[in-house]
Amino acid sequence: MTPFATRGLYAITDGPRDDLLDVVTQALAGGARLLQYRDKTTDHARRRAEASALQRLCRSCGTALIVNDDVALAQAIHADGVHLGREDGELAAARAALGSQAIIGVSCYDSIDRARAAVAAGADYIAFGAFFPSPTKPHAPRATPELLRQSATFGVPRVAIGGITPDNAPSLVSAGADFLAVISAVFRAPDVRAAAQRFAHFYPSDRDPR
Ligand SMILES: Cc1ncc(COP(=O)(O)OP(=O)(O)O)c(N)n1
Ligand SMILES: Cc1ncsc1CCOP(=O)(O)O
Ligand SMILES: [Mg+2]
Repeated sequence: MTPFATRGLYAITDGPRDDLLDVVTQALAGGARLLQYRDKTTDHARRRAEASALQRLCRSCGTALIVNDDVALAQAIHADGVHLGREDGELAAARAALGSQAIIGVSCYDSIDRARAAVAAGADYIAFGAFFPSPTKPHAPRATPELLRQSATFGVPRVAIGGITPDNAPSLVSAGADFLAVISAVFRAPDVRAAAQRFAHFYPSDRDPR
């Protein structure tokens, strides 16, 4: 298991692309502290091969790899953890499959009650959002920074997601976001490494781009 960083850029991949390993390498070089493999396709063979390759890459950089949605894939490739939304199964089942050391993150959308319940059930981080209009998920429920403040004492890292850019990130960092989870503004940027660095700069004590 790769140790779980507690703050910084949480880069999330943006689906099938031929240069996946290359752009993830750039994001890690720019200072991403957590990586999520997010691919909503049903091409199981490609997903497994890509997730395995990313796990090797992340391990070599000391960055934990989280698999979105798919506990079985996370288990098969020995990922560091899984991210679960409301459609993705129970946390207890994921914990039983992946073990006590696995990083299990839970989507809480705009709900402080869901966040409280997730922590009580053993979530390792909670995620709120979307905070801004998201090019990736335009119909995602909208959240406010108040949720980050209200969850300050919950005892697990708080992740902000949804339409986050270097320009709008400061309001989330000052409200207490431990991680900025970003898809488009990192992986659709012309220079992925430079884009990741811009987000890493919001966490200066944790800045040592690889
Ligand atoms: C860090 C993080 N936060 C939220 C999500 C969204 O999860 P979910 O609601 O299950 O939606 P999909 O990503 O599966 O479309 C996430 N993936 N990561
Ligand atoms: C998966 C997800 N859940 C809420 S918004 C979102 C997508 C985030 O992507 P982007 O950074 O491109 O807005
Ligand atoms: Mg999901």
